[in-house]
Amino acid sequence: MKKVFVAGHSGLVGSATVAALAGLKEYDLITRAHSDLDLSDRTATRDFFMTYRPDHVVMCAAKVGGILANSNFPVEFLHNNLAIQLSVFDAAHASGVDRMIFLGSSCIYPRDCAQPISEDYLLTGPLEETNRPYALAKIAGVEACWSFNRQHQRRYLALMPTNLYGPGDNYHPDHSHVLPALIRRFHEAKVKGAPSVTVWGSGRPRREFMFSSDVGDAIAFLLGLPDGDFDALTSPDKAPLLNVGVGHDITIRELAERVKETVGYAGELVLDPSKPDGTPRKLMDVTRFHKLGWRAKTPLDIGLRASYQDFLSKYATASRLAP
Ligand SMILES: NC(=O)C1=CN([C@@H]2O[C@H](COP(=O)(O)OP(=O)(O)OC[C@H]3O[C@@H](n4cnc5c(N)ncnc54)[C@H](OP(=O)(O)O)[C@@H]3O)[C@@H](O)[C@H]2O)C=CC1
Ligand SMILES: C[C@H]1O[C@H](OP(=O)(O)OP(=O)(O)OC[C@H]2O[C@@H](n3cnc4c(=O)[nH]c(N)nc43)[C@H](O)[C@@H]2O)[C@@H](O)[C@@H](O)C1=O
Repeated sequence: MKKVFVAGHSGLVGSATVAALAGLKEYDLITRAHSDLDLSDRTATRDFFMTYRPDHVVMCAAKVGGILANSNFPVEFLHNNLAIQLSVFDAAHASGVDRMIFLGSSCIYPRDCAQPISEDYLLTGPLEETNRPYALAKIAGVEACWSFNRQHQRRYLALMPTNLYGPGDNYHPDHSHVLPALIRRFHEAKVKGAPSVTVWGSGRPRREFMFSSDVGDAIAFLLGLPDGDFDALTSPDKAPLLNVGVGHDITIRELAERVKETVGYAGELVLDPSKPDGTPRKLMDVTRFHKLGWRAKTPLDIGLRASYQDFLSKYATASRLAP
């Protein structure tokens, strides 16, 4: 039985990973709450790894947020992510972790690169400025995986998901990602009988949305690959980079219409062009993952309905909804 440490298990991706792995007899899951172990504390993290000696790590712990949080708190998005990564990579190597799946993000790729975005486009152009600090921290994580593979024959894989959503999402009105933000805004407008709902930006940017259980499933699939296949993904001669997504995207305006319909809101939709659009488009090229024999399966309408139900259950208890 392999011991798997899921770092950041309480978050959107971490909880989906735990759900995907929990039923599998091959794994013994290890988790720690942020309040019990700050993964940016290098000494405490090393002690933890040396004590529990995980075989595998799924690295979902990070400072995460939407376009406005990234714009307003660049220091935290750069610093916290670099600190957590330095600490976890160091401890994982010191304690002999065999496989790591490090979660990055589609924003590591150049702002204006060709679509769909292939893994080969990394570092081929300038980054989007609203999330450059976060993207640079994540690029450092990709480089860390590659460096450990080259210098120490580790098998550390950097998985780059597209925009994610699902149960346990962050529904903060300003700091969350677009999909949970719109669920909350349309719901509150419906309850208050407000005549309109504001959607940030021009509505023209395109985004690809993947349901969190699909990324959990993808991680379980990767951890379960035979050694030869995992070795091929992490061989020292190339960046150990793998995109994961659904393979199609929609505009933010189309997303807003879909959320409006899911929530059952009858009013108008108003665009606020004073808010940033961010990257015009980031559709992942998922050919490499598909060739491994895995595909995402949750359609957006199913995922949206599940997310709205999750929001309603959280809304009733007001957890994760401040302010
Ligand atoms: N959400 C998305 O759309 C996307 C996410 N990703 C990537 O997936 C990964 C997970 O994201 P997601 O699940 O959405 O993020 P969440 O914010 O939902 O979860 C982050 C997790 O990390 C924990 N954490 C944060 N800082 C620390 C720390 N210093 N020590 C210990 N634990 C810490 C949090 O605990 P607590 O809440 O208690 O602080 C939480 O469990 C990230 O690497 C992110 O970049 C990639 C693409 C898209
Ligand atoms: C996952 C990804 O997430 C971030 O990048 P992003 O894709 O730009 O994410 P976003 O979900 O915040 O916005 C997507 C689009 O949607 C528009 N939009 C409309 N109305 C709202 C709204 O109410 N809230 C938000 N947040 N956006 C809105 C918004 O103006 C933008 O055009 C980075 O953290 C990045 O680093 C990262 O990894």
